[in-house]
Amino acid sequence: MTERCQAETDQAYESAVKVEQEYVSRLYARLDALRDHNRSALRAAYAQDSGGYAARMEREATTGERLGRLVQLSSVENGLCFGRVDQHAVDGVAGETLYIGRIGLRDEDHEPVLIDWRAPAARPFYAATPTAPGDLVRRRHLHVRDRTVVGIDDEVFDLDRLPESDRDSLVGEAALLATLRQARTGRMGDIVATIQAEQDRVIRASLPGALVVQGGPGTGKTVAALHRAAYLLYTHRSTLERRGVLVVGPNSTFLRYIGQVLPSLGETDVVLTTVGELYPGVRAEAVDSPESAVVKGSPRMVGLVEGAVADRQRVPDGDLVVTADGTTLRVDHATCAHLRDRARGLGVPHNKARKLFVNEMLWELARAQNDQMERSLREVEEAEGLLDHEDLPELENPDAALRTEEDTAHARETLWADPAVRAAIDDLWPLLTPERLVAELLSDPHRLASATAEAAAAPGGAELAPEEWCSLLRPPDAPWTVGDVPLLDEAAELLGEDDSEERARERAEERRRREEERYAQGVLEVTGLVEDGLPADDLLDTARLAERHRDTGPALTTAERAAADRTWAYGHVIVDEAQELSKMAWRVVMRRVPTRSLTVVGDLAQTGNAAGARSWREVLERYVHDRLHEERLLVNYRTPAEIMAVAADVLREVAPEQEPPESVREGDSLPRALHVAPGALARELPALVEAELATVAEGRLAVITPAGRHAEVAGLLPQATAEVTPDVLDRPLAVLTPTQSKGLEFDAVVTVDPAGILATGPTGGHDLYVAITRATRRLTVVHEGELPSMLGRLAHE
Ligand SMILES: Nc1ncnc2c1ncn2[C@@H]1O[C@H](COP(=O)(O)OP(=O)(O)OP(=O)(O)O)[C@@H](O)[C@H]1O
Repeated sequence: MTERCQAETDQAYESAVKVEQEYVSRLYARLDALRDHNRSALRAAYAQDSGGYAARMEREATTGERLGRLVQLSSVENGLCFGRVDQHAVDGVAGETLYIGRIGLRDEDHEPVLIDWRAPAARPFYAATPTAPGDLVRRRHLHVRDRTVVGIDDEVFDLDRLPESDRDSLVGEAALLATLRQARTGRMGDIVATIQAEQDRVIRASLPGALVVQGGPGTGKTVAALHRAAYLLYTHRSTLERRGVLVVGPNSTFLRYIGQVLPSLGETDVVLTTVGELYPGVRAEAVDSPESAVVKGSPRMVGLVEGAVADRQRVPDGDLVVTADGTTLRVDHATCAHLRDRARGLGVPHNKARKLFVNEMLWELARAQNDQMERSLREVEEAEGLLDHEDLPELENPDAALRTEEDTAHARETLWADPAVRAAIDDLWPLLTPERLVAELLSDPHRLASATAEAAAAPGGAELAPEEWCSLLRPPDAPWTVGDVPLLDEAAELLGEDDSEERARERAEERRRREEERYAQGVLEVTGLVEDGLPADDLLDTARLAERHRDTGPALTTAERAAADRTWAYGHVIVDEAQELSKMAWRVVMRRVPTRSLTVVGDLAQTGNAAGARSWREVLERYVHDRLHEERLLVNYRTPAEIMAVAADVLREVAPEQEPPESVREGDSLPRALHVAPGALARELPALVEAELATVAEGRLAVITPAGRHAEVAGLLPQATAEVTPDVLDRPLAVLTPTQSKGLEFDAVVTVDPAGILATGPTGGHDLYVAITRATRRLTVVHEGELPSMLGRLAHE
């Protein structure tokens, strides 16, 4: 290009940027005006006197709505508008130009000036391709920083139809590549500006049924699933707002990693959780050994938990003998068996059936007590020669001898207050919490053996092999594992609510109050309602705001109510890293979504859980039947081609039936293998990590090591912490196991001891595949022994 041409192009580009700047400035002015309007309306509403109940309810509803809008308007500040589409002229009538943004805006005359990215009108922005441009002449990406347009990118689908004046301002660099080259921050960002056509299909798929998204590492499964949540809430707001959307991720670090995406899209009405937290009140993070995971993940556990419950509904070996208030009472063995069978025959959960059992047993004991009393009386009377023959028939019929109903009730009450009676009944049919049942089952070999026997004796029951039930045994104080959660949930179904329901409600209420205050504080900050010097008794203090929005803040209410309620039915559930869920875990998820409206995203080639999925159909078909639709994502947006080539070799070995995704870009450094002499890791690794940290500068580095060497490797690096908590994402360096690194990404990755990762168990190959596909720029594999042959493509140093 000649200098003159270049100058003309630069000038055309500058003037295009100027035009866009004017438009974007108008949009921000409109945003500011709307914020001011909502803020003033909110203040006015808060300042109003409460009035009567109806007025108060109405005001609550209005302020809830206004506040929701204000939160939304405040969360879209960055990248408010990121795109524009120009339609071609039809029959001489000029095509429309639409601006696409995070939310929809209208001007003072109610004319649309910005189209919400989720609206049908925005679809061509994502769906148009050079071969299928629809009615678009051009798609333009706007790069806006702090309200200033810093660049534009054009894709022209039909140069001939583009107005002459616009042709010179075309710019080549794709917005997507610019985004992908940015250094990682430890938090996933949204991709509204650069959603690709194959991802758009996933995001806008219809609500009913189960959508499975299978895709290799870095294909955008997570990010697309999150945008789908936002899309579904926008499109089906009335259905989903009340029931909520649940996103299930693999661990709390991952949830922290993705936690900003939905708020940045203006959506806060989504519950994010892990499988380990799906059972309210338990936060399971520990993982089972592969052997134990396989057993706990097997559907045979349903029978085992049933067996464990049945085992707690006992009949004494002989008669039941209890000493109450100095009197020995006896209920014969056959009666005990009869009472147990009657309670079981009710077909209601254990804790509910217990009520009948306790009542009937107390009645039997009261009768025994009465017999005893009558006998004593008779003995005394006989001894004193006072017995009148006319009394005999009554004594032969002890039922008749139980005087009035009131007497019986009183006798039962007194017996129930006697600790010995209570202990005897509890021993036969205890009140059980799921936590107690499962903890005692897994830590007591006798209970486990007899639950196993009960399970095997049940119709269709299968016996656990000795080595299987041995793998389940653990110390009584062991922490809950992720694999325990489905057992707890199963137990909760079989046990039913116990009498501590009330206490649980109180706890939930307290938690809810605290959450509301936290939320209110966030609202005050994000909306700018908090101003310097706001008097302490101002109407807008946190506690009052929380109080006022207790019933009207749908985001908070849904999240809080849903999280505290095991039986909550969500409107839609998204499961990420879904290949990790065992068949037992799927039972828990499915209970949360009776409508089976699901999005399941994962990669069967990355399954690290020995009890995880091998086939989507095998796992899901029994729940959703033919309402299962599968999409595939084939382009890797994370890993450069050079690293993906190494990963593809690994994939060929460990999951040859899976296709490796194709990388969208090339990297600027070759992935390499570094041999370290045995015993020299302590000396060499810190220096390598220092050098990598310097290379990634502001970016992030992960050292990924076999689980068995995590503590050792973390101990070698002064910048690392031994314990992995979600705030590891805030530091430049994280030392992780392959399981902990799942779903995350880093500018550079150092994988230590690949042979050790391969040897960790049946899914070691999948773990290695995960470990080497986390990098966006640089990969170094450190090996002390032979480099596994599947990594032969690495450059050697
Ligand atoms: N359309 C896009 N525009 C910009 N960035 C994208 C796009 N699609 C994906 N990415 C980026 O690619 C990276 C990988 O995405 P994501 O984590 O969702 O992939 P994944 O398929 O879930 O990977 P894995 O299976 O390894 O967990 C992220 O940084 C994401 O932001």
